[in-house]
Amino acid sequence: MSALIAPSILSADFANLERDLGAIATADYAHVDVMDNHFVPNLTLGLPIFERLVQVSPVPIDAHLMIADPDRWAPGYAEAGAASVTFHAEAATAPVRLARELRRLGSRAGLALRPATSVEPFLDLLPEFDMLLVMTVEPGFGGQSFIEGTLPKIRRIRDAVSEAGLDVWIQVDGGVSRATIERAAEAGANVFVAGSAVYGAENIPEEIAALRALAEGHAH
Ligand SMILES: O=C(CO)[C@@H](O)[C@H](O)COP(=O)(O)O
Repeated sequence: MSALIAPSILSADFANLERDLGAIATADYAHVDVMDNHFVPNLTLGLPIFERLVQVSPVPIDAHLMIADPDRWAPGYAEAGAASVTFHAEAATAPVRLARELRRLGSRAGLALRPATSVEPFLDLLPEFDMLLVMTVEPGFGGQSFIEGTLPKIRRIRDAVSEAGLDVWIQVDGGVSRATIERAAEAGANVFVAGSAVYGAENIPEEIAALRALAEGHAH
């Protein structure tokens, strides 16, 4: 499975989002963090801005909903044209029903886990999802350092996905950089979200290529 790079626009210039989406045209996805100041202590953007981002982005959009009540709000992001919509296991009331609804609307369905959330209760549900997102920092802010203690969870998911013969992607998000991406890839991740590493780089296309090459060296 090849490595996919999804720069997080949380580290972009919010006054120049169209320009900064253009800057990551060589990436596989643009990762858009939706935060509601309830599920996480930060507030970013909602559907009206998201709909415009889908229209102007040169790459498909991967929505990460860090919001309360995703059962109510997530389908709107699929309807807006997100290629992938990921909601949090800790916030959803009926994760399987929601995942099925997202797929019905034409989006990939992702399930996100905070660093302290065990994957065990969700392993039997893997066929319902296209992606599991392992948060490698506490959700809410960019620029934090990668939590090494999440690596066993990535390995556990990779083993379960392989044993079941499924094509479920494993995404990591938080503190992903040239210094950490190989460990995440070696553990089993194949989709890499990077905010500050990409938008803080002097040459963004070069940084995307470097991250991809490092991850590909450990591709599963
Ligand atoms: O979801 C989040 C933060 O909650 C991320 O997508 C951040 O945007 C990642 O930023 P870096 O750790 O890569 O700077």
